[in-house]
Amino acid sequence: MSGFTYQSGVLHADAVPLTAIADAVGTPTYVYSGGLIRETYRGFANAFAGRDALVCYAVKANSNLAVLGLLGREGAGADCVSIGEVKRAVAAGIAPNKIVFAGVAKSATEIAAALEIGILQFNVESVPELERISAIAAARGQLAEIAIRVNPDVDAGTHAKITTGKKGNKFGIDLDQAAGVYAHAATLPGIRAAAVAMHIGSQITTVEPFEAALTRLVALAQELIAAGHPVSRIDCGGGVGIPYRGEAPIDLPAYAAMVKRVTAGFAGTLMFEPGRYLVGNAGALVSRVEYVKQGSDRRFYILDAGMNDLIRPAMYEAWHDIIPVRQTADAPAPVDVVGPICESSCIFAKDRPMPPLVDGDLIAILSAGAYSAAMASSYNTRALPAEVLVEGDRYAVIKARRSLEDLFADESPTPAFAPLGS
Ligand SMILES: Cc1ncc(COP(=O)(O)O)c(C=O)c1O
Ligand SMILES: N[C@@H](CCCC[NH3+])C(=O)O
Repeated sequence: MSGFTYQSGVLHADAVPLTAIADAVGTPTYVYSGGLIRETYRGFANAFAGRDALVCYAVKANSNLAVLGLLGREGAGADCVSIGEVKRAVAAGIAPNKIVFAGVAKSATEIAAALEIGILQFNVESVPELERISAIAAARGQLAEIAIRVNPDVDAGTHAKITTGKKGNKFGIDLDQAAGVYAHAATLPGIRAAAVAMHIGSQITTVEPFEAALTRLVALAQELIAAGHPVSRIDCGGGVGIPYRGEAPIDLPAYAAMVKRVTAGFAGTLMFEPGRYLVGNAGALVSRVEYVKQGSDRRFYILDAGMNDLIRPAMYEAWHDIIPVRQTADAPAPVDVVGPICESSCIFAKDRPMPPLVDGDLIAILSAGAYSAAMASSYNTRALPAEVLVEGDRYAVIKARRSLEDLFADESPTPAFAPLGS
């Protein structure tokens, strides 16, 4: 069985009890179900069977090399937003010709390095970026394949902090300017406009916004092809949402059917950039209750995990289910589940019905496979959380907990100042 389930009263990832991982690795620790990641990837990829499709996993969601390696061996490419992510994808064994490089601020150094690596495509977000890629590619005697990331002006109906496809967002090039930018691209050396791209936001739970945006993108692609541009790929972006709170997940077959229908008149390659969908439900943050504190009007479960380990609740008021590792039938009562960081926003849940727990008990914060470890920091000089990948009844530590001294090993109380120009 893959994913997180109670077996004999103890929460397991696949066939490994989380108690065993906590004892061996300590807490807080992220645990990922290899079985569920694989199953979810196969479900997504198979939904487009019969079409030429390339699934480029959005590395930002969870960039651990072991996760990238697993997905790469399943056939995934990578959607990257920095040269660091491109290098991670390559280090994990993902072929450069399956790597897409997006992001609004690609530096000249990053562009040159990506050309050197030989990635598939740059997703271009502005005219000056297009011209910079052209100049660098031409100087290197290379042809850079590009997509213009189009902003289709569609409301994705998601959290304001994670919507990207509405006019006024910093992302992409407005749809009404896109044809002109492709015409400009055709005049530039070192550029081949091989694709069109979009990405309208994250955690989208209905098919409609995707359909509205993709319809506009496909119309643009057809207009460009008619005008003689060599467009042979449509990048549909990522953004497919997951359940966090027992909600009905997005209907993947309906999403895939919509994509196939809207792109029926297009014979080229379809590309996708799912991040959260592939890994989100396959991770949990395992933490220990340090203290149970009874205030005058509320009870606190104070965890050893903080907002530095998992920032989504503090940043987006995101809901994550929190459950005890040892199953209990005791009646739940409302508590605040909080972490150690000296910020009032270091809180995972407020007035959440939770079973009675005592100091030392283990809990699991669910749906923490995406944008969780990847967004962790060492704020308050705390070690980054460890990460563990489970495969069946085995597990591997895929990121070790470092010593606290490592956090400041490259700092000094007495810095060596250098004179200007040295
Ligand atoms: C360009 C691009 N592609 C793909 C993604 C992945 O999004 P998600 O994890 O929601 O699938 C993002 C993040 O929102 C993105 O900015
Ligand atoms: N970090 C966000 C998603 C942003 C997606 C990246 N463009 C989250 O945790 O939900």
